[in-house]
Amino acid sequence: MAQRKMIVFPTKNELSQAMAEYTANLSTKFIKEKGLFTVVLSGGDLIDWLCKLVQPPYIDSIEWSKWHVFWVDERVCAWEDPDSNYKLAMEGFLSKVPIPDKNIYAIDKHWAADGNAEHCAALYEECLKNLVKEKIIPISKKTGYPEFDLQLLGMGPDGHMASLFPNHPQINEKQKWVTHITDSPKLPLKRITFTLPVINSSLYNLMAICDKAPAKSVAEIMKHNNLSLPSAHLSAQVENVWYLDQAAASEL
Ligand SMILES: O=C(O)[C@H](O)[C@@H](O)[C@H](O)[C@H](O)COP(=O)(O)O
Repeated sequence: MAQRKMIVFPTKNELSQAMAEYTANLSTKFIKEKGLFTVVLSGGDLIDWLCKLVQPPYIDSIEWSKWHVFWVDERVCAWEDPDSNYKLAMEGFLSKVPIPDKNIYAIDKHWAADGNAEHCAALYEECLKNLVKEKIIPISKKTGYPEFDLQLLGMGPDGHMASLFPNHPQINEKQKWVTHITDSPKLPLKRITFTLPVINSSLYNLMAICDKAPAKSVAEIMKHNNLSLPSAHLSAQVENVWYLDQAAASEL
């Protein structure tokens, strides 16, 4: 398991620039090595910070057709709903780059609109299992769980990552790859989420955190490794890197 690495950037703009460079370098590396790149997105402000990827030089240099895009968590609602992480990523990022539609793995449209969180989680897990069969996603030899190349994660002020919240049982799930929650402390209530073993099987995990609101939780994790905060459990097979802006690092 990779040690947590932390880099503090003077501004959000510099963080955003570094995140684009990190992502672009890994894209080049994995496409060269195996002909494709699997990227897992979260929701929240992260999508805004990905703006540099859709600008030169990355917009032209990245082999977008080789990308496969997933969500570490998703809100159980219609794709058109303002709460949808799919809609957020589509509008802010994915619609601006030529990733084939078939390589974008969103929550099931019908069941999400219907509000059935449990079924959506089961279907998303089934989708991942099919991609394992198709050799798009390997199973990690070390962990036995699906191994993504890069996950881009965010943390809430309460220390949650994906839809793994403090004092909720989803963080302990070890059988399933994708689980669900119907009483999320952050609205909307219904969500699906990768489980911790899947999150930690990723080769590279980049946690990006900006602003003052999560600063106390950042300090709890960095200074005290407070494991009651789900984000403190984040690891990775190769690199677990945390990008903070000055405000997020202000309690360190
Ligand atoms: O669906 C979600 O809410 C997100 O995927 C979530 O896990 C997010 O990454 C964090 O809550 C940080 O969100 P903010 O950037 O909005 O604080």
